[in-house]
Amino acid sequence: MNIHGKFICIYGIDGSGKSTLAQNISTYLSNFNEVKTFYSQEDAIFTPELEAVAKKLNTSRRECFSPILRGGSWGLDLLHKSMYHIEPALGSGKTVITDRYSICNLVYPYINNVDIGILRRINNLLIKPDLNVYLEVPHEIAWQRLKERGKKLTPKETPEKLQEAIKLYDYFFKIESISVERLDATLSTNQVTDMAIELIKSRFLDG
Ligand SMILES: Nc1ncnc2c1ncn2[C@@H]1O[C@H](COP(=O)(O)OP(=O)(O)O)[C@@H](O)[C@H]1O
Ligand SMILES: Cc1cn([C@H]2C[C@H](O)[C@@H](COP(=O)(O)OP(=O)(O)O)O2)c(=O)[nH]c1=O
Repeated sequence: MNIHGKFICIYGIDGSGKSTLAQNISTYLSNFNEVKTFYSQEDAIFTPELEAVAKKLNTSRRECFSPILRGGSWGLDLLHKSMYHIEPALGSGKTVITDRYSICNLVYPYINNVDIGILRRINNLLIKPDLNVYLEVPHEIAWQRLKERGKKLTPKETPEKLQEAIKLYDYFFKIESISVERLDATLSTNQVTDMAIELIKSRFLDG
């Protein structure tokens, strides 16, 4: 399946299976294409700098910096990634997959009561995806998976915040007029991967 130069974004709440799906479709598409997969905060420069300052002060980024500054640093990191990593990769014919993209940088700051005006402007500067995939999963299932995953939980990884994030993804896809393909992410990883591959085929190869 040759889909050179196409840009696919995967969205969903924490525990929905974004990074798992990104990895699986990347493995599949690598049989036919040169694929570059960007995971959230990979190649980031601004947020790690806040992290470094917080560390010097013997505290954490969340305690040290306000939500507006943390949200802004995520926005700038995404713009940096889009300009200096994603665009060149697409330009050289690679297929690009990202775990999270523009809408995430509205959903999470919004949860923290941040004014998202500047973040929406930053999002307008990002290169547009060819396909947006949203992994639909009830918050109870995502929460169960996060507990079983065994990684340290972040403040937004609670049943209440997951539930809020589901509503906000719907809201922001709508108000930003982003068309998104929804997959039932309660199914097994293999089934979700197969559905995503079928979606990619139907979007880029048929007709
Ligand atoms: N379809 C699925 N069914 C069951 N478990 C899954 C599925 N997809 C992912 N998982 C598991 O759930 C956890 C969260 O998945 P992950 O890909 O890290 O989610 P996200 O990147 O959206 O936070 C991981 O332990 C992963 O192995
Ligand atoms: C996860 C995420 C957070 N943020 C912002 C929202 C908050 O202001 C700040 C920290 O959010 P937080 O929920 O603490 O996420 P994490 O611990 O994973 O960094 O980062 C985004 O802008 N986009 C994202 O995809």
